[in-house]
Amino acid sequence: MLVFRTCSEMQVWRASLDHATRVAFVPTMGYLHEGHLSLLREARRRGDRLVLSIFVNPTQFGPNEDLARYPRDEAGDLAKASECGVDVAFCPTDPRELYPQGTNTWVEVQGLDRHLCGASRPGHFRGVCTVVAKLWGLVRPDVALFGEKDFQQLAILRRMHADLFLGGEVVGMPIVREPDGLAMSSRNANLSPEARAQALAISRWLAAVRQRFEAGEREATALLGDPAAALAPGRVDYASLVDADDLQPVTEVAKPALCAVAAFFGGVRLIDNTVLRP
Ligand SMILES: Nc1ncnc2c1ncn2[C@@H]1O[C@H](COP(=O)(O)OP(=O)(O)OP(=O)(O)O)[C@@H](O)[C@H]1O
Ligand SMILES: CC(C)(CO)[C@@H](O)C(=O)[O-]
Ligand code: BAL
Repeated sequence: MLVFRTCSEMQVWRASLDHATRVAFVPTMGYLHEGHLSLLREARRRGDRLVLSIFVNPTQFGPNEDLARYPRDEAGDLAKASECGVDVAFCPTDPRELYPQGTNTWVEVQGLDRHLCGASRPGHFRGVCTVVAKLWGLVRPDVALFGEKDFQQLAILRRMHADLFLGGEVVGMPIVREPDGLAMSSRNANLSPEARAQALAISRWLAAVRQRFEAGEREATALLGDPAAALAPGRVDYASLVDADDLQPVTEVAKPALCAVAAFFGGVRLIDNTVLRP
């Protein structure tokens, strides 16, 4: 497995491949878990060469967010990547590789970012789109894989990919969960044992919403119930029902809808979701 630190190493390698070689790409912020590995395994199946990027992208973090305490373990990540058959791990250690001094080019997808994480993390998706557009230009993948845990991110990146004619294909992958239901996330590592136990309220609440839906309920307020009570002592950031395509709030589920939640447990912000399909 090759490990590249610079954009030019990445570009030179990419340019050395012939036209028929299919490149599959999994962008991440590292601290790899089974969710990431499920993307890597599927990517391995879909490409002749597999590229993983590990970059904790500073531009997608707000000033009061957890950039400084985002978990990192590059040695562990590289061992897991190698086991999954990664050919190239692109790990720029210096953020100036992707954001050279004087850079002031930004990519923004408007509309889809109005609610959910877009509303509570201003500028977050501008940072995500910008870094993914840069990575796309460097890696020029035939296929790139993203998880549905970050459902809004996936929807926004699909739109960016189409609108900018980036080429290749975007593939969404199902949420991987711990055996007790907690969605896997690098940030789970920052949970105390007490907060880890309390955070199970998220998947329990989503299961309860789904149960009400399966029993025939279609009205949004009845489906959502009382999220603040259901997630206590976690603090709800948002708990919403939106159209699964345009991500705008719905009052009734008449077509596929996304039930999405973000909540803080012991100061750690976790997200999760489920899609309700009538
Ligand atoms: N549980 C999961 N199941 C499936 N895909 C996942 C899961 N967790 C993360 N991913 C996907 O892995 C990719 C990289 O995500 P990232 O490195 O931010 O990991 P993360 O665990 O989501 O971290 P965070 O703590 O920031 O939420 C994204 O496409 C993300 O949607
Ligand atoms: C897509 C991504 C790698 C961009 O930094 C990040 O937002 C993530 O890991 O989901
Ligand atoms: N998985 C999304 C990255 C973030 O929360 O910044």
